Amino acid sequence: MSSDDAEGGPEKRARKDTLRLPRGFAQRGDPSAGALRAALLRGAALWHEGLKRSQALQVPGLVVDQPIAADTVLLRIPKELHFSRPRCEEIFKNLYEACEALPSADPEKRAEAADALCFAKVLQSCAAEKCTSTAQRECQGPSTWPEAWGHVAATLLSNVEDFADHPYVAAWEGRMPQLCSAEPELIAAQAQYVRTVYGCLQSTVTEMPKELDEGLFAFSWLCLLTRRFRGPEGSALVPGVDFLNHSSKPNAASEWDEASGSIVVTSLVDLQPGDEVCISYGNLSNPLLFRTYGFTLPCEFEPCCSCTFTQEELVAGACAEAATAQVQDLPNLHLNSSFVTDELAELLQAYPSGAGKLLRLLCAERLEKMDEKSKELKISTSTNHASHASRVLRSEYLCLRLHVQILDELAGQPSETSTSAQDLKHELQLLHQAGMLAV
Ligand SMILES: C[S@@+](CC[C@H](N)C(=O)[O-])C[C@H]1O[C@@H](n2cnc3c(N)ncnc32)[C@H](O)[C@@H]1O
Repeated sequence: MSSDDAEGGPEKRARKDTLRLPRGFAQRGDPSAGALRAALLRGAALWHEGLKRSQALQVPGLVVDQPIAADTVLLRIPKELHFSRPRCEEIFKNLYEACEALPSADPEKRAEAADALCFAKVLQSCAAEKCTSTAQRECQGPSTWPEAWGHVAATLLSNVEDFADHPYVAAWEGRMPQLCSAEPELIAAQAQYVRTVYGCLQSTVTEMPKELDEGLFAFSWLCLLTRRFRGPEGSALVPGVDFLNHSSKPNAASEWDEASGSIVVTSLVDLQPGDEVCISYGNLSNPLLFRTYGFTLPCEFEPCCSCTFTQEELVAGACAEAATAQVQDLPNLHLNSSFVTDELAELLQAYPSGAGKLLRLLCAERLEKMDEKSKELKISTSTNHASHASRVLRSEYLCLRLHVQILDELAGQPSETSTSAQDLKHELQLLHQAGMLAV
């Protein structure tokens, strides 16, 4: 399934109606997490009694309401309660089998579509006030699974999660900003892909419930994108753990306990009443956080910077250097201020004689365009950026500047690389010395 498969090209797509997510259609308010907690406890989970769901935060999440010491287990959720692929393949076997007919050669893409369809069915049952019945009928395992997921679905549908800031929603509603960045294009392509999958499911999968509308499917997709955790069985939604927000200075950590087959969240420091419990979703830059989760961090908390070039930009740059053949099969080029990314390593391998020059050219051209627009976009190295777009641009700007500075230094031109980029500089130096990065 490519984004053109079901839509017949970009022109036809532009005319198509915009997509809107369901808005508060469960109309239940935020159902108390107490019911979810009780269901999870019956399923042999552990949920610390001092841990409560709170709407009173800037972003809804979990807070503590009694002192909890460091190293205390806050949540332990056994794998039987996860919304994981192995579990869904048991419960919704017919849907996974039906999705095998989807027009993608990649089995992961077919299964990903089935995952989203299954979660959409759970949401749909809940929206139809039959929170648990459909899943319960089909569920072979303990009845706590459908009960727990019925509560999670009710919580999500009650406008707890409206994805108001999510860039896919902006793309679906036709309000993508024009930025001097590849992000709007990359995000629009991903958002369009979700619509394509829905179109393919409708035309290919006879088991597709007719009343499952595109907005609900898109909502399901966003829930999976923004709420799942990586575990040994692949990505899974984990009830309770998916209520935890991200911090680059987390006070709790989630990890997989192989012995018990559970995801366990443990406090890293002593927690006081009123503290929000946060985990880390990873060392992610603002462009990556925004693309996936729809939020950014204040710049002073961003752990690294990043910038992505599309494949087309890469080929256009290579064209100027008469090196199209070397780069045309490469993926989008993602750069990170802390290390040499896999994509950059691939470029260096594919085009050892000129990748350094090509990289400098790409970075310098983008920087020039950004500089031209810098007043309008308020890009600078200042940390005072409130909007997601300006934080994303700032991150890209810093990342590009670092790469140019390091390449200039390697080429013998004096430059002052920021001390925070010493690891990247060291890695590029080693590649240069090994003859893998001509500058
Ligand atoms: C796994 S959920 C976390 C719980 C969610 N806030 C809830 O109430 O159910 C991930 C979503 O929470 C929000 N989020 C998480 N960490 C955040 C942060 N540091 N700042 C702003 N929003 C955040 C984003 O909307 C993200 O897509």
